[in-house]
Amino acid sequence: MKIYILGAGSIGSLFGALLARVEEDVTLIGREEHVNAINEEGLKVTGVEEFTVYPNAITHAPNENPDLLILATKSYSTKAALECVKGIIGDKTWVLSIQNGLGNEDLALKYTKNVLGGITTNGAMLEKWGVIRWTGKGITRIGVYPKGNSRFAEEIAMLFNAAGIKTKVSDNIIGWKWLKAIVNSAINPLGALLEVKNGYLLENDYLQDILVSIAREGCMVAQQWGISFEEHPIEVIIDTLKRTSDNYNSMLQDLKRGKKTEIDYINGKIVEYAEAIGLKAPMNELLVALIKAKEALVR
Ligand SMILES: NC(=O)C1=CN([C@@H]2O[C@H](COP(=O)(O)OP(=O)(O)OC[C@H]3O[C@@H](n4cnc5c(N)ncnc54)[C@H](OP(=O)(O)O)[C@@H]3O)[C@@H](O)[C@H]2O)C=CC1
Ligand SMILES: CC(C)(CO)C(=O)C(=O)O
Repeated sequence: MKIYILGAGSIGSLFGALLARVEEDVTLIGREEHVNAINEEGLKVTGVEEFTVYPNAITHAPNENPDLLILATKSYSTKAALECVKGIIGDKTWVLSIQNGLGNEDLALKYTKNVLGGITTNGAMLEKWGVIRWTGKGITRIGVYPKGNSRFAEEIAMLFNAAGIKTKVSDNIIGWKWLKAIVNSAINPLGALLEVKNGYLLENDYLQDILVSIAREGCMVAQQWGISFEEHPIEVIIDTLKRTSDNYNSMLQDLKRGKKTEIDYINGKIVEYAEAIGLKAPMNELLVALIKAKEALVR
């Protein structure tokens, strides 16, 4: 199977490295420094498992249609990245997003009807060019977006599992995307504004109440859009905070590096979906404004 990973940064390179152990035709599309390092010394994985692989690595997609194109850029880069590769999305190409936030799959649907949604709770960090730290093993869920079944999704799940990416197929992937977005909408901005580790959000009663109110607002919007969940968002938030108590969330890490955050695709999308049906999501709106203000301060 010909697999391209578009946006080979932290999580894309981890998936690429794991897939390259079981598939020959894996190509990472990433930035020049990372690509050069991979071509010179291979792609090294440290942390949960340690190994080195030698996948193809390039800065622009080759002119051939892949069977699977995995989107792994930050959500704010998806539109531009898809424009760069639109010429190689063939009739038989499937596009899979493993990104956080809402809206990535909807962008992909503008280029093909073959879209898989995905979420992953694996953790990865670019240690240096060519070296990825696998910070935590997790579960990946994929499925035809927004809902449904296909043999290809089953095939991809089998391949991912063989590669060591624990994966389950869902016929309600839009529900999982919303669930993850709601979890991130509560944890990420609060942790980022207070500059605390995830665990602290559970230790303080004020913060626990705020987390619940933010999540409830997201759930109310999701419900109006007919989204259903297989797990309870508030229970998932508590479980996530316990499991990742020692982590600084990704939004805080982005701010610390002076980078843009994915706030528009997490809380911002919840606000957009609310407004589209004449509702308000004031807590999410406030968090978007506060994070934008913080982005302006640190950039
Ligand atoms: N890291 C993690 O543990 C997890 C991340 N996620 C989600 O996965 C997504 C990716 O996150 P993460 O891997 O951390 O992000 P990174 O910033 O580490 O990786 C994205 C990479 O894509 C590159 N890129 C952007 N546009 C293009 C393009 N057109 N062509 C080639 N390369 C491009 C970026 O370069 P540049 O920075 O120069 O734009 C960057 O190197 C996000 O939505 C995140 O929320 C989900 C679960 C876990
Ligand atoms: C689960 C959580 C909150 C872990 O930190 C995360 O997804 C993130 O940081 O973006």
